[in-house]
This record gives sequence, C-alpha cells and structure tokens, in this order.
Amino acid sequence: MTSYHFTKQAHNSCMVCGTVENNPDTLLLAFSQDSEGNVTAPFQVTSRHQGYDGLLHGGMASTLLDAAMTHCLFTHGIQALTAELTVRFIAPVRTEQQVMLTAHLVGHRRGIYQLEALITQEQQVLARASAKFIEPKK
Ligand SMILES: CC(C)(COP(=O)(O)OP(=O)(O)OC[C@H]1O[C@@H](n2cnc3c(N)ncnc32)[C@H](O)[C@@H]1OP(=O)(O)O)[C@@H](O)C(=O)NCCC(=O)NCCSC(=O)Cc1ccccc1
Repeated sequence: MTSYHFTKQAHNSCMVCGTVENNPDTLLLAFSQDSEGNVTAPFQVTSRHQGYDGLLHGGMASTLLDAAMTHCLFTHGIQALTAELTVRFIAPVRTEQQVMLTAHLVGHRRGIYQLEALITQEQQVLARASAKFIEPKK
C-alpha cells in the first residue's frame, strides 16, 4: 500500500472524499497525483453547492481547497491538521460546470507545512488558497 492510500484510509468517512457506504453525504472527490506529489481532482459544481443562486458557496470552495492541500500532504506521507487557511475568491464559480482542483507543497519549516491550492476552469484561476498544516502532537 502506498503512503497516500495509507493516510487516506485514516478518514474513510470523510465528507469530501469518503465512500458512500461510510458517508452518504460524501462529495466523492478523487485526487490523482503526479511524480512530484502535486494533486489534481475534477469537481462537478451543482446547485447543491450554491450559496447565491448559480454560484458556488465560498465555504464549499474553501472546503475543496483545504481538501486538495490535505491530499497533497497525504502524497508526501504526512497526516496533518489545517492550522491556518487563507482564500482569495478571484471570480465567481458558477454551478452546473466542472472545475479542477490542484494543490502543491510550497515548503516545510519547523514542523509547519505551507501549501497552495487553486480552483481553475479552462486555465482561468477562480480561487486561490494558501494554508499552514501542523502534525498533531502524539
Ligand atoms: C495541531 C494544531 C494545529 C497546533 O497545535 P500544537 O501542535 O499544540 O502546536 P503549537 O501551538 O505548540 O504550535 C507549534 C508551532 O506552530 C505555530 N502555530 C500553531 N498554530 C499556528 C497557526 N494556526 N498558524 C501559524 N503558526 C501556528 C506556533 O506558533 C508554534 O511555532 P513556534 O514553534 O512557537 O515557532 C492545533 O492548533 C490544532 O489541533 N488545531 C485544530 C486543527 C483543526 O481542527 N483543523 C481542522 C481539521 S483538519 C482538516 O479539516 C483537513 C482535512 C481536510 C479534508 C479531509 C481531511 C482533513
């Protein structure tokens, strides 16, 4: 089993990427990873995810970005908690369309992992997040 699958199994009932059997409300996000540990996932935005009519809710956008960065850490074999999350909502994300989520590890210093994530559509960046993650003390 890869470190990614091992760390992912630690939250089988996740509301973002868990299985339907374990969590009927899961968003079923499925991330792919490249050789450098960056992750990507498609997400179909529907009216179930809206706040204002026809627009993705900002809290949901933040959740998706947070999840992308968490999974990026999984690809590096790290299971850490979000300690700080900053989101720049650049342009409205419309419902009934597919977006791409991406995340990469920027760096690691004194036990704090710094990551960045994007929501894009057709090369246009609609939202950008940066976050700090910390592994909980044993
Ligand atoms: C564990 C920790 C984050 C840090 O506590 P401790 O280990 O006791 O650490 P301590 O306080 O000793 O500080 C050590 C060093 O770090 C620094 N520093 C600390 N904080 C910050 C900061 N915010 N920002 C910047 N720096 C900070 C601090 O100054 C210190 O630096 P120093 O060495 O003095 O230079 C704790 O606050 C916590 O549990 N928070 C709740 C986390 C939580 O519930 N998150 C949500 C659930 S996760 C989720 O949902 C993801 C997910 C998505 C999808 C799917 C699955 C999962």
